[in-house]
Amino acid sequence: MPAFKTLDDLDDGQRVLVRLDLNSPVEDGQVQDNRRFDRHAETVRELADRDFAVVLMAHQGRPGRDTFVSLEQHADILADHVGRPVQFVPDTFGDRAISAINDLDGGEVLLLENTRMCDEELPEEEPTVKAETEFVRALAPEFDAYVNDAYSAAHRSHASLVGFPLALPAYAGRVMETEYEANTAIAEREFDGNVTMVVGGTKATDVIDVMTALEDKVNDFLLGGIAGELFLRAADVPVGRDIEGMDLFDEQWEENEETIEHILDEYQTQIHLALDLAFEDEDGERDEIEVEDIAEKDRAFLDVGSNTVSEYAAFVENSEAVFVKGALGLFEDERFADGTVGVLEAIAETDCFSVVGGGDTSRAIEMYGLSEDDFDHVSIAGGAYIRALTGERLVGVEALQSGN
Ligand SMILES: Nc1ncnc2c1ncn2[C@@H]1O[C@H](COP(=O)(O)OP(=O)(O)O)[C@@H](O)[C@H]1O
Ligand SMILES: O=C(OP(=O)(O)O)[C@H](O)COP(=O)(O)O
Repeated sequence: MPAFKTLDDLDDGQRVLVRLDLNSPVEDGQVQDNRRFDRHAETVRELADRDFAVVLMAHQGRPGRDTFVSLEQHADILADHVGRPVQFVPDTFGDRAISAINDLDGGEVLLLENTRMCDEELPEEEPTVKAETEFVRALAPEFDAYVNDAYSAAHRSHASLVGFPLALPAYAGRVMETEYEANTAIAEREFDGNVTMVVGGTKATDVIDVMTALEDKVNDFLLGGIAGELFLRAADVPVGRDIEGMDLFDEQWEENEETIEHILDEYQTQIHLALDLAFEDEDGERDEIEVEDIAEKDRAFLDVGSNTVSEYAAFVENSEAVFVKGALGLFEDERFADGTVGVLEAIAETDCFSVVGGGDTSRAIEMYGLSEDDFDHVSIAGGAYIRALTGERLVGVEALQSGN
């Protein structure tokens, strides 16, 4: 029983400020549709159908990254999923935003600009500090209630997530409610047999942080993606070269070097690293190399190799439960999808309890013709879901609970 209020507790026809998580992959400046849009569309549609004036906040990317773009395209994609127009204003809380909010009638939907374009959104600070920002103080008086639907961002202590619940009556949206219930129930489950966790993706810092907390619950960690290469680097393999436009390795290595070395040392029998890796050859084709043959850090690796996929599939077949967090390679490029898809296929074919998490990773299921029905839970949350598995409380959820 979640100790937060939901949309069932809210009287129809009010003015609501709603936080979604529409953080999406961006390819060549184009925002890519993904499961977050159609999941959040349910909450937005319900509120509009109930005659609320619905103002949406969301973030996209991180400042300095290629994915840090305006939410203008998000408004159009969301409108297709909601089946209603979604207006957009390129302002977070200034005069243009306030004026657009005032013009909004019941049943209409407006998306504000990327919350991370507001300086006060990002630094992680206490909710009481965030509640005092100009951002919160300017927007809150325009509304009767605040709804947080962004479970997948609930591990971040940012103004739009933890400040508003102190300034307005706060409610959980439908995605927040279902993800919270599913992930909390999963975290409480116990398994008799082997529990395996597939760890990949780009946000190595998020996963490395929780690996130590999960070492009692997880028998085998199968590594790939950027996290996998950082572990290989710690094992003295010269890997971890960035492809253009991405700065994934050096900063995360500096941040996590000690923890990675500690994990490798302490839990070495539980940690499984790639045996081979894939790269793009001179002709633009996929090629593979055994990890033991890598002599220099002279190329970017974009997937785990076929021997690794076979080894990881064997672990999956012997597991009672498999948890996936992050892709094993750059699966959006078909040439480098073998690792991610191979492991997902092995999970789908095996009768184990399975959870796949992450906005990006869950997208691979759809892209490569797999069925969500073959997994017990597909979460649109990545970092939040693995933290929930450790039993850690999520600051965005706590803010909703304490606001009531
Ligand atoms: N070796 C790699 N090089 C570049 N990108 C990678 C690599 N391996 C995985 N990725 C990328 O990781 C992304 C998923 O990362 P992340 O955001 O951590 O996971 P999620 O969104 O599933 O939580 C995918 O979009 C994939 O392209
Ligand atoms: O996409 C998100 O996290 P995820 O990739 O762990 O699922 C959330 O929107 C949080 O984004 P952030 O990790 O840039 O704070």
